[in-house]
Amino acid sequence: MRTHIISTGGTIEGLDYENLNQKQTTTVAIDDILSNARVALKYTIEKILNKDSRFINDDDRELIAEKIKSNDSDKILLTHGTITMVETAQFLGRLALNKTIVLTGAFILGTKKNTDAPFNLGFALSALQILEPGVYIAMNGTIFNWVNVKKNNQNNRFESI
Ligand SMILES: NC(=O)C[C@H](N)C(=O)O
Repeated sequence: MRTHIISTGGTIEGLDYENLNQKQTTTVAIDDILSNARVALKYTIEKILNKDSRFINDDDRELIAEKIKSNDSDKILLTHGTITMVETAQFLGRLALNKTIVLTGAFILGTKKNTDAPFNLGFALSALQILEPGVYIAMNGTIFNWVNVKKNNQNNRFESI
């Protein structure tokens, strides 16, 4: 089954914000990160938003849900900023869409050499191939279920609760 990737912005795409103001405009496409990493998996990709996740609101989450529902793939990778990733996972989890949906992002700008973006994308894509339907966050080399995940803003880690 083909994987469908939906991208929404965030640090993974190189959006650099400080105090809610954008610092620069150099970004990177998820597609380019994946082709640099020699990913051979069959996927389609659509970029639907270009936002730091602090600006993602429930209208955006409705849009994300619509895009997931209307796509014929049952395997969805959603790239998203980390700050409100848990909120979006919870929003999607409550909709019980009966697809496997994995959210990932990055802590270090996707435009930087030392970014965690390729690792997180590869990890999330692999997880997506084997997980049961549901909503998950794949970050810090760990898979979290939407029902019991929180983000620890002190150390930039996702944790189970
Ligand atoms: N690491 C991140 O993705 C933080 C980011 N600024 C966001 O969109 O939430």
